[in-house]
Amino acid sequence: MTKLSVNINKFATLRNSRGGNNPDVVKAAIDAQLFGADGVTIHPRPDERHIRYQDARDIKKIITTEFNIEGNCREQKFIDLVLEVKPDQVTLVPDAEGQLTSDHGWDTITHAHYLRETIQVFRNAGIRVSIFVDPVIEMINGAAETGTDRIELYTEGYAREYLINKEQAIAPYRTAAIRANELGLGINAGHDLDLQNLAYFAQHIPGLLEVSIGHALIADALYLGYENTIQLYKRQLA
Ligand SMILES: CC(=O)[C@@H](O)[C@H](O)COP(=O)(O)O
Ligand SMILES: NCC(=O)COP(=O)(O)O
Repeated sequence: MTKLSVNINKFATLRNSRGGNNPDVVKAAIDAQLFGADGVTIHPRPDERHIRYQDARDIKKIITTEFNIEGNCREQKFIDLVLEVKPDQVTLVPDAEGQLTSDHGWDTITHAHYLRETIQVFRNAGIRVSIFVDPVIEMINGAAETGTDRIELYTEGYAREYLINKEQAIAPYRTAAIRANELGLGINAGHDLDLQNLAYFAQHIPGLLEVSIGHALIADALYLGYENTIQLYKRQLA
């Protein structure tokens, strides 16, 4: 079954808006696990506007499920943090500086050499590597050349198109997933997945190992409660 990794960035956004430690991001990670999540994702950004680097260290101490740290590996601070914390998985995202949120995958052809070298650094440390990619065949083929363990399909386009035409929305993702399976790449996915579009995505993507979901899940939790919401998302993957 596809694993649900809860992205807790938005707990940190709320905490940082007032200083102090409410809500407690470490407790958010503990509770996500308690409520049935298969893992916890964080995406520290260089300005630490939500997750702080220290949060990664603190979460590592309590994590009993899978810990996934996403971020921009062009930042040496990010590389150092991941090598220090040693999560189960690092997801490399080609964020530009000051970006509001992630909005594109790697060009795995242009950056093939850089990716190969960087991925090896993490793999040598025993950390599984996933790279964020658009559902484009050339990029999937390129990903296989980098030595990455997995790809994370960037699903913002799917989420947008799903509202108009779900068959059309899923088509490039399914084609990309079939190719990734042929190449022996593991498949994760994330960005803008929600209660409306998740089940259809999971049903049509062969070999989908993990989804990481934050924004919509935390927004739903405000109305439905954190435990109930995690259970509802899990059910979409059953
Ligand atoms: C890579 C990805 O799609 C997510 O990590 C997403 O970018 C969440 O980051 P923010 O919470 O900073 O928007
Ligand atoms: N990798 C995607 C992620 O962690 C969460 O993205 P979103 O659900 O906050 O859009």
